[in-house]
Amino acid sequence: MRDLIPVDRNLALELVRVTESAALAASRWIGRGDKNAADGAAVDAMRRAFDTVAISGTVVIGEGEMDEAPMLFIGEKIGSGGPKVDIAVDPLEGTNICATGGPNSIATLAVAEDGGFLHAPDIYMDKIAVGPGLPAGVVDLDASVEENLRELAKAKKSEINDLVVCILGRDRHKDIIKACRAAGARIMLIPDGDVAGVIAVSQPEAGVDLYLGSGGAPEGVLSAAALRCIGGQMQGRLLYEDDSQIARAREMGLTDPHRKLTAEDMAKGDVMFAATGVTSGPMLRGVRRTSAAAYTHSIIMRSKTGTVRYIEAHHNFSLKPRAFVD
Ligand SMILES: O=P(O)(O)OC[C@H]1O[C@](O)(COP(=O)(O)O)[C@@H](O)[C@@H]1O
Repeated sequence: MRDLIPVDRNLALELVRVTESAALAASRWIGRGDKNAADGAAVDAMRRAFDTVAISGTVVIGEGEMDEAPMLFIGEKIGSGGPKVDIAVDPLEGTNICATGGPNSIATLAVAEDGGFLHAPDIYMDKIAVGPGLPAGVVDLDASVEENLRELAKAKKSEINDLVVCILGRDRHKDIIKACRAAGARIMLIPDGDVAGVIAVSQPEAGVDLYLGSGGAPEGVLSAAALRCIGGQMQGRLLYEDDSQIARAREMGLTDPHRKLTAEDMAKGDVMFAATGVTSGPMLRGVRRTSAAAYTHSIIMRSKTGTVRYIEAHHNFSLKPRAFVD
């Protein structure tokens, strides 16, 4: 496999600087009840931070189509020049969580070789994910909830009632919630933020064995990129509300829009994933601010090497003008 780019070590730090910038900007809005302001601040900061990253990036997963998003729209070219890469961004994943001061909102992005990411429209995707070290195909999007829980329990040499299933708390999930409980599994309902929810299956300290349910397709691609790096299995299938969405998916290059997609189908080749905590969760601590400094906690990982790095940064306002960290 060819290198993503020859200066990948520098790129890792540069990517963290980008997610830190978005998280710092969003952090000023934590708990203030204005999710649009929080999101806008994160988008603006992330877009500015990308200006100095030595890549020729194309936004594949972004803030929306060109006519609906002023910045980080699908197809936008970003970076100061360098290797051609695909970019997936979610400057503030969990806008509501941030606005209400809840757990697990993050600023996140992923980078792949040119053509590495699925071009997914901004629609829903059905998702299933488990952590590393399990037989391939142990769970399947097309199997019933009961069957998946039975096979997973067998593979983990545990009982179904030892298993915890993470699900977005939505009415549309009432049947899978009921089926999990009927089978004896325990459920962790999350209010928002299924990128962190999916990644939780690969983090023993999060205590999640299985992720189930539908959420955003762009978030699905970012989650797939993360699992490609940290290990685990994921499947997704795009969910369409009407024929125009199917037509849009075809236009974006999906020859079979109803296909079940693996993590590799969504994030191919050498992939890097970065995130900075905005509010705290099992993976990352949120931004902490004082009048003199801010503290951020980030993760950067790469599929080719499997290296997972956590980076804690202290941003000193007296040496680094607040303008650069706001
Ligand atoms: O709220 P919905 O419509 O169920 O959508 C689910 C999606 O919304 C989120 O919970 C939060 O998305 P935002 O950060 O855009 O608000 C995602 O993590 C998830 O994929």
